[in-house]
Amino acid sequence: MSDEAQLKALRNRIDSIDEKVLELISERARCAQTVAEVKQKTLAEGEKPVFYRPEREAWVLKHIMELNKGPLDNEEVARLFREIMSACLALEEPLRVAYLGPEGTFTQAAALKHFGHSVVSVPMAAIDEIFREVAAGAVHFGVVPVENSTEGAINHTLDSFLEHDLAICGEVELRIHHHLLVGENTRTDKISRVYSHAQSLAQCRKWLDAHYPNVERVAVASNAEAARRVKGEWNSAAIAGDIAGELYGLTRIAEKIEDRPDNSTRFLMIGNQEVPPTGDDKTSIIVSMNNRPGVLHHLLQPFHENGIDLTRIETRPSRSGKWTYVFFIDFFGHQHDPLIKGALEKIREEAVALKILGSYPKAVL
Ligand SMILES: C=C(O[C@@H]1C=C(C(=O)O)C=C[C@H]1O)C(=O)O
Repeated sequence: MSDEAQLKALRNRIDSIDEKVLELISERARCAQTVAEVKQKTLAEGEKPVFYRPEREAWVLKHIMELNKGPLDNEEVARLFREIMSACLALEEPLRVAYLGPEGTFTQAAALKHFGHSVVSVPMAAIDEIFREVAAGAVHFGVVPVENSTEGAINHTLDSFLEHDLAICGEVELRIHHHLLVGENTRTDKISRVYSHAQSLAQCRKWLDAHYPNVERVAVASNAEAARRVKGEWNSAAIAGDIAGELYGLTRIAEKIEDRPDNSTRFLMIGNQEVPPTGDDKTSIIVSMNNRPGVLHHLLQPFHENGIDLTRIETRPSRSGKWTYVFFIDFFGHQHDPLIKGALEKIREEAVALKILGSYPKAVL
């Protein structure tokens, strides 16, 4: 067979596979529609249906990854199924998700990575507004950054958890790559100012010291805002990621300028929904303790005794009294696991206050 003929035959085969894939995706979508009808039917008086099931979605993705035999790698396959589920869920109920805007931020990228592209993503100007929007019921979920591997905690997010009673229902991690971006009118030899979010400026501090030591660093509300400003100025550059750069038509003059190559940010999904256990979960709590000797030891003892793995502990001054502290603690396990329940009861006895922010599936993607 000639190469030409072989290509033609392969393309015919791909066409017929695509037809089958389409048929199966449509069948799957019809199943999701029926699931929605069943969910509606089984409701008690005044009860609202819960369409989005994070524990089920985590299971579906993990199941697919276990079955996958290649040649596509697990992450690629999971990403495709992530989008199929997102589209199926949108047939049941289109989700509205608030994120830290404007369009093009890493938080928007995190929202789409977690929920897929079939959600309606709604930009907010500040982290606190995301919490308020979710609490008011104007959106189903919110996405907020919580910690960066280079710069540590995002304090605005931690403080907002103190003020609002929302439940964490998921987490997602994103590798953060920053670039130095300029507009078409920028005189690259005359750059006297660099715009970016304070976190990003900090994540690229050493690179800036080495390459642009005398350039003024201006912190703005977001990386996307930095990219937007640069467009109209001839002597400034922005530090931002791919999406913001593309959105504002900027060019990269230096790539991946973050000081640490593993720079990543963890984001949390916040809502009003408690998530049942999946067997591979994390729990986040806030504990406030009086500042007496050995306080941290008392706090951590029940975790140690029960062999619970802590993944993070963060301290913030409490808003309610001078020298009282609140601890943000994340650990593996679900609040309904007997072991975790026991440990939380012990902590409750020792603490001034204990607030469980939620148990949620460990990030799959
Ligand atoms: C179909 C369901 O509803 C939603 C859609 C899912 C899917 O497409 O697989 C999974 C969980 C839910 O978010 C379900 O609850 O099973």
